[in-house]
Parts: sequence; structure tokens; C-alpha cells
Amino acid sequence: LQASAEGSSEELVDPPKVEDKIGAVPNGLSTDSDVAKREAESISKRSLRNNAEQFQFQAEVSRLMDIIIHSLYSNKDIFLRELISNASDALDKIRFLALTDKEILGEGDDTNLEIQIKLDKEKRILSIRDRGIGMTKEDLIKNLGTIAKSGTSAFVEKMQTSGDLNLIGQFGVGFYSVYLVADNVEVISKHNDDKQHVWESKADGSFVVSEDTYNEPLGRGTEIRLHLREEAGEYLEESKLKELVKKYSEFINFPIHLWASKEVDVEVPADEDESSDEEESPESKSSEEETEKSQDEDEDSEKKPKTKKIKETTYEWELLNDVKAIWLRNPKEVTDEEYTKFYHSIAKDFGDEKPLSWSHFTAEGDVEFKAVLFVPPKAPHDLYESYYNANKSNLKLYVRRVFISDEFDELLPKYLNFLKGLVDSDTLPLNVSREMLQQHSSLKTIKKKLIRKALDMIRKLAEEDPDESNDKDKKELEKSSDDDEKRGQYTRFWNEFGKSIKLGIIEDAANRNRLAKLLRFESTKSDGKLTSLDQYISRMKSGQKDIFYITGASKEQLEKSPFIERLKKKNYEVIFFTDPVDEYLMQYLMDYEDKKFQNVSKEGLKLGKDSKDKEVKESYKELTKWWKSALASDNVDDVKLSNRLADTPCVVVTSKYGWSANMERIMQSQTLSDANKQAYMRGKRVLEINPRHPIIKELRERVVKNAEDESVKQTAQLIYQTALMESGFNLPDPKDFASRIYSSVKSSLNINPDVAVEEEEDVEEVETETATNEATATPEADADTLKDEL
Ligand SMILES: Nc1ncnc2c1ncn2[C@@H]1O[C@H](COP(=O)(O)OP(=O)(O)OP(=O)(O)O)[C@@H](O)[C@H]1O
Repeated sequence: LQASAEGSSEELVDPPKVEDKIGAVPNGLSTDSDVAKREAESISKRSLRNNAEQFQFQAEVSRLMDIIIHSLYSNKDIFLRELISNASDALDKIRFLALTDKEILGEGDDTNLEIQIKLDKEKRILSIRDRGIGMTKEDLIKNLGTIAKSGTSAFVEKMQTSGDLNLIGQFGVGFYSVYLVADNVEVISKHNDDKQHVWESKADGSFVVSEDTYNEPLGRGTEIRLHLREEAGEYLEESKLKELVKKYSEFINFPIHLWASKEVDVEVPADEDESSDEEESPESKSSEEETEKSQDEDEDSEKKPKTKKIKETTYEWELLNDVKAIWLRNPKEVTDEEYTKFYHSIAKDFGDEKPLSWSHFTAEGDVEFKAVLFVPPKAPHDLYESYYNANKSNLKLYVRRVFISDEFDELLPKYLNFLKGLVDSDTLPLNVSREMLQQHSSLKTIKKKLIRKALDMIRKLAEEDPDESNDKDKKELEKSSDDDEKRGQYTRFWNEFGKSIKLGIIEDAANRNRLAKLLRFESTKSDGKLTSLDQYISRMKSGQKDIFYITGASKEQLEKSPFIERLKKKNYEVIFFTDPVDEYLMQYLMDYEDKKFQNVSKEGLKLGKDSKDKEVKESYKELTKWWKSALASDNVDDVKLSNRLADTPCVVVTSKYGWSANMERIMQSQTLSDANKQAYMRGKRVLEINPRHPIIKELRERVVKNAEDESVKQTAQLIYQTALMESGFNLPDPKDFASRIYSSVKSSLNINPDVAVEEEEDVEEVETETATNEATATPEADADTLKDEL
């Protein structure tokens, strides 16, 4: 979209040049050279306009900017940390490239990897400049407006519900926070591969990009100029900027300088009258010594011109941060507050909450590295989005203090992607490409150690939580003072990241047992709280060999399940697994501490032998045989006596290695699931009957009396279909089930089964006017409804 920008050149600003000493320029009268300069400037402005191209912001970005501009969010400070963080990222990028090609850094000032902040109070401009990688024209267009990141719409959505703008950095759209304080923003950038360009937008839906022939050449890097809004005057105060850098950007690993003013005493020539006054001042004659001195001075003053001291404002770069990396310090000397602030900065998570836990350690031996790992207080919004495809490592890799990448998949397994932190290795080579580094053998060792440390840290979260310990430990823990803060911390962890631990059990065979220790769930005995496998084992009945569990859609549903009736009666504990991932989890978690897991809705449940078993079995032989053949066309492999039922007549159980009813339900609900696989994986079904139930006993009598009785067959089919449903399966033919129910209702109401439904009288249809006015359902209308719903 080419813009014709003639005629509006007045709108263009005349920004200060970074190297000018703002405020130190005297306001003198115009000279010829000033006129010539202004003439030249207006020519540059025109040429800037002529080659300007206008672009529309991508729609989501536009919405985002709109929200930011009209936000009533009071903490507008956040824009500065976002800009500094971007500057730091850009510096990291160029430093990394310079590892393999020194030339890239250029020479002179360009080699100073730093961030500079400057103010122009008069023009109300705040500039943040870095000597980072810079942006080409294409980068400016793409990164600042036309390509919306996945986080953009997620953030817009989030803002509409719980408007906490503080989270902006986590969504990868931090740059736009500049519009909290500025109504016009210029981004001047120079990348080694392109000429200097300037991007400008007043957040009116579009931005302009042009080659920059007007501003002072940056050499390399980016300068962001914010034309501050009327109400954002506080950001023109040096003290405010110093406070913000201290608060939010303390852990930036590059020097941040502020062009700060300073009052200094300077000697200036004094006029004669004043100097004679000074000579007459009483102090100068107060002692002999001083008189002598003053005589000396008098002698000097004959040679030197007279001077006096006056206050003058000068400017110099003042360093605002201490660039000593926190991970290089001794953990004992780092305070909790410092770790929390470091977490906020590394995770771009500037909420009020502390990380749930952290681990700061040094690994020694063949591979040496330092690391700091954090468990965030909350899971990010997209933790499990495209879990298997996206590259979402949250660990930053440094080699000897130089940032290398935060996209190294090789540092942590996917299931630990929720951890934040960094690794700084002394063993890895510095001057090789990222690809080569990725294949370096040391990474395997680093990964192994990181996993161990991470799992230890999570285990400690549980150990230190008083709610987690059993009664004996509780007494000891009650003495500790920071009890309250730690109470419930593991439940908080579990609610945020429990799924990751489950995915770990599925994916990481080597650490399966360690991860299983971290597993939490509810059970028939957990009293609404979470419990662990160790606690389950400690409560096991004597002689109990297996760990019992059941899977389903909700705890409420499972509590009433017929599968656990008898187990509950006999005081066995049954674990409830209600997350879809649990079905997958239990395909991998076969045993724990030598105890096997038994799904109580699958065949193979053993609860000890009953002395009358054989006898009872014999008495049901005829019924089970008859029923098995009657159900042959229903995919039922067998009919057996059940040992798990108390009050229910019968249930349908599945074979050990096939899918459970719950898994069938999950698979059927997946849009892209493969029908062939469904048929193949569907577990074999066995109808289990309760030999003590009156319905079953009666059925046995009836079958013995007359195995061909049609009504007995009908009833048996209805019982089977009901059991199927109660056991959690979808009915293959609901219509058939419904007709059977209605015939049964007819019989209980004493209605003759052959009575037909009354015929409707034939009345000629008359078209009425109202009928034609009625809204008709069209595919378009349906699509609209769907859109509304979405
Ligand atoms: N000072 C800069 N130097 C070079 N590129 C920059 C600079 N500032 C922004 N960018 C580019 O613009 C993009 C958008 O910045 P923005 O702050 O919106 O998102 P981000 O930096 O990717 O994420 P976050 O806000 O979480 O840091 C960046 O990814 C980067 O490519």
C-alpha cells in the first residue's frame, strides 16, 4: 500500500539526535548555518515522505492496540521493561552471531553491546536505543504489525475477560505496550543486511515504513522513540526511569545507561568587581597562615585570570544496572526476593506471585554447568497446545555467559516444558553453530542431570507441604515456622502441572518410578483430597496384591459405578482416574513398588476365593451358556459370574489389553480417530452377572424352564443393554433399546402389546400467512448461529 504523503510533512516530528547533548544546546539566535540546516532537514523530510510505504496492521494487532490505547490499566510502567527486554534479546542475537564471525560487530561504538535511554523533556520524547541485531525493512513490516503471532489473539481474548496487561510479555506482543504511554512511536533500525529504516505509527490502524535518510546513522541496532502522551509526563523524570530499571530490569545482562543530568561546579571567568569583593572578604584574613596563603594566591592571580565557581547542568551516561549474573553467585548469598525478581524477569511473568519453587545448582564432573530452574506459580495459557509439535522449551542456554538460545529442545524433555530457567555451560564449545551445538554429546548429560534436579525439586515441594505428610510426620512438621506458606503448595502444583507429570510417566521410561511417586489422585478413601500411591499402599488391606483403579468422566459418576460396589463393601480402596490422559497413562504404568495395577472395569479382578464359588458356578452353567449364545451377535465373548457386584444385576467388562469403556468414549469423541483402529482396539466384552441378584436368579429359573421363551429372550436383551449403558458404553442401537423399554412399560401397565398407535385424522393442510413469515432455517442461518456460539 503505497502512501502519497505529500502535504502532511508537518506531522513529521523533528526528533533529537541521540548523540546530541539534549538540553545542553544553548538557545541562541538563528545563524545562517541554522537556516541552511533547516532547509536541508525539510528536504530530508520530503524524501522520507516520498519513499514512505503505508501498511495496515493485521486485524488482531489492530484490536490489540485498540485495547491498549483505551485501557484503564493503571500500571503503565510495564512498557519500559518490555522495550528493554526486546533490546536485550536483540543484543543477545548479535552477540551470538559474533561468536562465529567477529566482523559482524563492526567497529568503534558499534561493538559496545549496551542499551541507552535518553530523554527530551522539551519535545516529550523518550528514546531507548540498543546496539543489537537491528531490523531490516522486511523485519519492521513483519515483526511490528503485519504478522500476528499466535499469542496476539490469545492475549486479546484474555484482555476481554481478565484485563491484566501485565501478562503482555508472556504472549509475545510486549512491543505494543508502548501505546500505553505514547500516542506516536518511531522505530529507527539498522540491520547489517539493509539500509537504515524508520517505522512510525500513531496507532490509527496503519503504520508507515521508509528508508531513513534523515536521522543520524545508528551504525547498527534499534532506537525506539516514544512521543509521550500528555498524561505520561512522569516518564520524562530521570528518577522514575531509574526506579523502573531497578525494579524490572535488574537482571538484564547488558549495561543499561541513562543519559543523566548532573549539577557540577564549574570555574568560569569572574569579572573584576566581584574578584576585588572576594579579596576583601573577612574570611581571607582570619589567620596569619591564611593571609600568607592569600598572598601566595595574590601572587598567582597576577599570572592567572580571575575565576568563580557556578553550578552547571551536564549530562553523562549513568550505568543503572549491575550486570553480574545471578546464577554465578553463591546460592547462599542470593535472597528469596532476588530469586523471585529473577524469575519474573526470565519468565516475563510479572504477576504478584512467587515461583512455587526453584533450584540453583552447579554440576561438576565431565560436564560442568550452572543452572537455575523455577516452577512457575501458574501454567501458561498454551502449555498443552500442540504439545507434540511445537518447540516450546523455556530454558535459556548460555555458554560461558553468552546467551545461545531459548529454543533448545535437547535440554529438557517435553513434559518438563513448564519449567523456566537457564543453564550456563562451561563445557560446551562457544564458536560453533547452533546446529552443531544441538548435537553435542554433553547435552545428553546436561539433560539427564537437569531432569534429576527438576524431579528432586518437585518431590521437595511435596515433602515440605504439611498437607501432604501423614500423621506421624505432621507432628514433626507442625513445629516449623514457614508451615503456612508451604501448606497446600503441592496441590497447587498438581492442579497446574499434574498433566505434565502424567505425560512424563508415559514418555520417560527411565524416570517412570520417580514420576509415579509424584502422581496424585482422588480415591474412594481420599475424602475429597488428593492422595499418592505411597499413601495408597500404606492403606492397603493385608493380602491385597493389586492397586485398584477405575477410569471415567467424573468422580461423581465413578463413585456410583457398579464396578466398585463390592470393593467398597469389602473396604478396598479404588483410585478414580477422570482425566482423558489417565487412560493413556495406565497403559504405561503397569506396576508400582511391585504392586500391579488393576482396572476394576476390566477382566482379571481377584478378590480372594469364596468357598462356594464352584457350587454357584455350576448352578448358573445353563444360564451363562444360554446367554452367551444369545449375545453372540453383540460382540460378547463370554458370560461369567461376577466377583465385583453387590447390588447391580450385571455389568459388561472388557479384556485386559483392549480399550476400556471410558477409552472407547474418548476415542469416539475424537474427530480424526480412525474407525478401523477403533474396531481393532475395542476390548473383548464379557457380561458378568451377579449370582446373588434376584433378577439374575429369576432369569436362571425361566431359562431352565423354557430356553426358547421369546419374552425371556427379550428381557435378557434388555438387561444386557442396560448393563452396557451402566458400564459406560455407548449403545450401538438406542432405537432398539427404547422399543424394548416401551414394550416392558406396556406390560407393566397391562397394555396389550399388539395394540397399535391411533391413526391421525387426515385434515387438508391450509397455508396461512403466519406460516410464510416464519423464519426458515438455512445453512447460512445455521452457520451464523454457529459463529455466534463460537
Ligand atoms: N529492539 C529490537 N531490536 C530488534 N528487533 C526487535 C526489537 N524490538 C522488537 N523487535 C522485533 O519485534 C518483534 C515483536 O516484539 P514484541 O515485543 O511484540 O514480541 P517479542 O519480543 O517476540 O515477545 P516479548 O514481548 O515477549 O519479548 C520481536 O520478536 C523482534 O523480532
